[in-house]
Amino acid sequence: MQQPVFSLTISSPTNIALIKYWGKRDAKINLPINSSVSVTLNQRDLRTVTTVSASRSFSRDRLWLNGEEEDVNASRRVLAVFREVRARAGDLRDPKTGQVLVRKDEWDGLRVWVVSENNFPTAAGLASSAAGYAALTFALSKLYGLPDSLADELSCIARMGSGSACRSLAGGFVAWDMGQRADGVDSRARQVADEAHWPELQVLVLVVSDTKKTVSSTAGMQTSVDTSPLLAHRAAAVVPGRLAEMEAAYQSRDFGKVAELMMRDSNQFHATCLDTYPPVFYMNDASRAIVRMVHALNEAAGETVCGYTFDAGPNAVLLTLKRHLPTVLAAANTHFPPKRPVEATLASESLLAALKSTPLPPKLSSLYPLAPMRGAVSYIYHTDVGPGAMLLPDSESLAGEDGTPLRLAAPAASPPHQKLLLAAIAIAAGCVALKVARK
Ligand SMILES: Nc1ncnc2c1ncn2[C@@H]1O[C@H](COP(=O)(O)OP(=O)(O)OP(=O)(O)O)[C@@H](O)[C@H]1O
Ligand SMILES: C[C@@](O)(CCOP(=O)(O)OP(=O)(O)O)CC(=O)O
Repeated sequence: MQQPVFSLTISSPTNIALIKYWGKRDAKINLPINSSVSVTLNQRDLRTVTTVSASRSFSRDRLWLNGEEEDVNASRRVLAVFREVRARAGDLRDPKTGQVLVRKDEWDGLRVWVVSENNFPTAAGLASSAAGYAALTFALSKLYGLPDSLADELSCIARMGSGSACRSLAGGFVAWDMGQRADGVDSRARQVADEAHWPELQVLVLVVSDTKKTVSSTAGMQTSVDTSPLLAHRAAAVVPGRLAEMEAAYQSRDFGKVAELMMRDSNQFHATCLDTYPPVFYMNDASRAIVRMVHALNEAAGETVCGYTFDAGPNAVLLTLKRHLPTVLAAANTHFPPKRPVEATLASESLLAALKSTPLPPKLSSLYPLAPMRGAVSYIYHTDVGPGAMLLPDSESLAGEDGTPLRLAAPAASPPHQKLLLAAIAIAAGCVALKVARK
C-alpha cells in the first residue's frame, strides 16, 4: 500500500544585529559570550522557505538546500535540530479537521525530507544561517506537533543550529540574552518590540559580494575568542552598557542614537576581527568607502539620516527613516552605482520616482570627493522590519507530492576546455552511433 506523505511549508526571515553576537563560551550548543539585539528584516523581500515532508516510505532523513542535496549526517547542527525537536514530539494533526494523522508514539517509523531555498545569497554574510536554521526549527516543530507553549525551547533549538537563528523566529526587535547556565536553557531570544513598533524604519542592503565567504562566522569567531584580547574586553566591558543604551534608543524611536550605537558596534566587531590572530577581514575597500560616504552624508545633511552595519562579510546594511530614504538611496546609487540598476531591483515605483527628483545635499561632494565606485555594489535591496517565521499555504510548497524538490540546481557550467572535450566525445560518439546504425 502506498504510504501517505505529510508535509507543510514555512517561511523565515533574516535578521541584522544592531549589537553583534561574536564569540562563544560553548561552541557545541552555541552559547555566546555576550547578549545581542537585532531587527528582523521583512520576509517579503529576503526569506528562506522550507518544506518538510514525513512518510513511512522514507528510509532516511534528507535535505536539499537551494536545489542541491546535502548530507544530513555530515552536519552536527542539522542533526542537533532534528534530535531536539524529535525529543519533544507530539501528535501531528490535520490543521483543518483536527484529526490525528501521526500519533506521538508512531514517529519512530517515519523519516523526514527537507527542501529549503533562500531567495538571497547563501553564506555571504547576509544571515542565511539565521533564516535557514530558524526555518528548519520552526518547520520541524510544526510537523512534530510541538505546542506553542514551547516557544522558549524552540529558541534554544534554533540557537543550536546557528546562534543568530534564535533571533529570526520572532519579528520586530529581538534580544538574545546570553544566559549563565551551562545547559543553555536561559540563552534564548525574546521579542522586545514588535514589527509595528517603528514603521518609519527602512533598510537598504548594498550587496558588495554574493559569493561564499572564505572564513565562516563560526570559524572566525572561534579564532577571535582564542586570540583577541579586544574581544574579551568588548564582551565584558562594552556590550552590556551599549545594549542598555540601544534598548532605550529603539524604545523611544531615537534614530540618531540607534544609528550611532549600531555603527560603533559594527566598527568594534570588525576591529576585533582585525585584532584576531591571524586577522580575519570581512569588510573590503568598497565596504570602507560606504562607511566614509555615510559619515559624509550625515554631516552634509546636518543630521543623522543613515547608519551602517556589516555582518561577517563586505555587504552593507543601511538603516534610515522613510523621510530620508530617497536621499540615502540617491547617495548610494550615485557613489556606488550597482551592476544591476536600481530600476531592476526596487519594486516601489514611488521610491524610484522620489529617487530621481531628490537632490543630494550640496556639501556631500566636498565632504566625499571620491569618484563613484562603479560596479563595486552588485545590487541593492530595499526592505523594512517584518514579522517572524510563519506557516505558508500548501500552494507555496517547494516539494512535490512525493516529497522531492520541485526545482533542482542546474549542474555547474563546464569550463571551456571541458566543453570542447565533451563536444569531441559527442562527435566521436555520433560517428560510432552512425556506424552502428549503418551496419
Ligand atoms: N535555508 C537553509 N537551510 C539550512 N541551512 C542553511 C540554509 N541557509 C544556510 N544554511 C547553512 O548556513 C551556512 C552559512 O552560514 P554562515 O554563518 O557561514 O553565513 P551567513 O549566515 O550567510 O552569514 P552571517 O551569519 O555571517 O551573516 C550554509 O553553509 C548552510 O550550511
Ligand atoms: C556577524 C554576526 O552575523 C555573526 C552571526 O554568527 P552565526 O550565528 O552565523 O554563527 P554560528 O552561531 O556559529 O552559526 C553577528 C550577529 O548576527 O549577531
